[in-house]
Amino acid sequence: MESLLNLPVAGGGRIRILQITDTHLFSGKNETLLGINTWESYQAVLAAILADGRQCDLIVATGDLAQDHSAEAYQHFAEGIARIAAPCVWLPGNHDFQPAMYGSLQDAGISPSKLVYVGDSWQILLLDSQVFGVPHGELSEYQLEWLERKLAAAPERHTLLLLHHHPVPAGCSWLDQHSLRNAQELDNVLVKFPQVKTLLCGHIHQELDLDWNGRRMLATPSTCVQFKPHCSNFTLDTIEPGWRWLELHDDGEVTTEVCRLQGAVFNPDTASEGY
Ligand SMILES: Nc1ncnc2c1ncn2[C@@H]1O[C@@H]2COP(=O)(O)O[C@H]2[C@H]1O
Repeated sequence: MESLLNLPVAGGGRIRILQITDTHLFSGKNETLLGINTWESYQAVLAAILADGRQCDLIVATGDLAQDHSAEAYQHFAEGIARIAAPCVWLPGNHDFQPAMYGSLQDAGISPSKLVYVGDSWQILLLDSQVFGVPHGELSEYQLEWLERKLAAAPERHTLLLLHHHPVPAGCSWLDQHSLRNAQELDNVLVKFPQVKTLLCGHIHQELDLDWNGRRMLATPSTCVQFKPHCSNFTLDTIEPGWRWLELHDDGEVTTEVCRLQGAVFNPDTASEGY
């Protein structure tokens, strides 16, 4: 049976969601990606979120949680996210190893649900755009059919759609070759369902808020390494790691804000030419 997460809405009629993405954790907590210790930057992000003290109803983790396919990396992710008292749902990115991801997160009590009903007026759908072994994304026929079924089954619900890969060019040609390759097929489904007005991605390690055929496509900084916007070749940014808050309102409106760590604590190796 498919697992459905039912999230009640408390007084006030709005739901506050925290997006954490692209943690790129390793089995060893001392390991680094492009000069940044990804466990430490993840911990710093979580500490800043806790210090901020905002209400959090749901955490969404939008892929590339591990860099090295290890079960330990996912256990580290779970250990960190347990610091925040809210349920968490996740989807895979191109770097993830789903057998270890599914098993370790499930063992840690993190729901594998890809369908979240939020009160009576919203749903959140989480897609798998991973093509194992390559950086670009694609939605399988199964994913597209599943999406269409879920949208048809709840036409009255505003829908927030989550996937790792960006369906619209981000403006960095080196990254746009790794985008969602069959975005047109996704568009062919979504055009029938006007209740999908917002898509939320990871993957591109930068903040974006773009129009995609009348929908809003949001992307969010990684908790570790940042990519510099509008570059044709691989370029790291020295801007700090970040996360995103979203508020889903009863009338279908989404308000959102990206936050970042303060102070230049995590300095990437800007001379590096890729990974
Ligand atoms: N120099 C590079 N040129 C093009 N792609 C790269 C380069 N370095 C890394 N990548 C890939 O681009 C991807 C973008 O984000 P990911 O973390 O998914 O993983 C990255 C790599 O698979």
